[in-house]
Amino acid sequence: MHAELTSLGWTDWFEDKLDPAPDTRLARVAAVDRDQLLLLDETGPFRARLAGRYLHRHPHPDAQPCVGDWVCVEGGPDDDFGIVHALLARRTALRRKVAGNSSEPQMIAANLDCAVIVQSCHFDFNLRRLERYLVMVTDGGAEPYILLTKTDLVAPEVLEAQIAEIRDAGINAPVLTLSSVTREGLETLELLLTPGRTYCFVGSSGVGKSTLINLLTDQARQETGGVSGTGEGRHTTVRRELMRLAGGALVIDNPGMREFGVIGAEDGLDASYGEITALAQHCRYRDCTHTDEPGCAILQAVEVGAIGRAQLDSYLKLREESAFHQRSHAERRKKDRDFGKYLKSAKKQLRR
Ligand SMILES: Nc1nc2c(ncn2[C@@H]2O[C@H](COP(=O)(O)OP(=O)(O)OP(=O)(O)O)[C@@H](O)[C@H]2O)c(=O)[nH]1
Ligand SMILES: [Zn+2]
Repeated sequence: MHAELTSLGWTDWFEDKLDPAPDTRLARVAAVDRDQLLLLDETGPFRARLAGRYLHRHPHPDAQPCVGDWVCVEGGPDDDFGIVHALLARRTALRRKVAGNSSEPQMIAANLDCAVIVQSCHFDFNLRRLERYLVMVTDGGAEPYILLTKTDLVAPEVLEAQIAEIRDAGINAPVLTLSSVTREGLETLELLLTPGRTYCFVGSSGVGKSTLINLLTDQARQETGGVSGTGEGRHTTVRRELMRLAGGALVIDNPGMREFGVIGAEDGLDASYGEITALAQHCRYRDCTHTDEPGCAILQAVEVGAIGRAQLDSYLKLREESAFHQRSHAERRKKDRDFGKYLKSAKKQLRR
């Protein structure tokens, strides 16, 4: 048994899959940036690359290491770069389906024990979206927890009603509540985070994931701040995404996770903002964006106080987000290119 790795999440499950036991070192992937990997073992973080041979033999995207994976690596901390030549079996995975794209789901994280599905009890709460997350998480083999955030913004009855709604829907995953402002619920959450187990936080943009992760990892980031960077400045920085909290639990925080739930959120949008979408039918223009158009029924409702400004803002934010992510990659890239061209020509004009 690789006991020295248990604090990084190694368990009997992985040990049993080692057949035959490799004669190389084992390490866990803390971040991936194209062909560069940031690995962690009992000695700390170090950089590595995928063996050319590996890429050749395993062209499938699912076979590429992702954060949370265990890998066999040659060389290591003392060498400039370790060389990864094998990927160990995954116990669990978090995958995202790419909207409007029939290709395989994309890996977000591997070997997480538990995914905490985060929804804000203020405007964001939506049972259907929650159910979709639960399916994604349990499909990948991880244990789901539900976390309702921003409890400081709603009355206790509202929160109770939401929890009742979750229970009435037959969902029996544990439900936690939290306010990052008053810190109510933080201790309960921290007690739940077991040393050596790996956690991810997933949920729509704006529900408070970053705020929470900052609260949890402040110390972890400070401890490792120096090492996660470039070391000697010759290589590009790879931001570390797998962190060990002071209490010993491991947290994966990667950008993919932030976008994880957004895809397909459009239908959930109507359910949670029914009042707004119903009013939209009375706007003067069919394609009204509800931002500054004359004859906008929603802006009028805000003006008279029938709809809160904050509610409209969060609706617009969520809508923009889902529209953005539903656009195909190609479209997005073209937009970036066009913007690049625009910048170039704008700069030229400035120089004249
Ligand atoms: N009142 C209140 N506001 C909060 C709480 N947690 C976060 N916020 C605020 O909500 C906003 C969004 O929080 P973030 O932590 O950035 O949300 P996120 O889920 O990480 O969003 P993305 O980074 O876009 O994925 C910020 O303005 C936070 O200050 C909370 O418990 N109570
Ligand atoms: Zn409008």
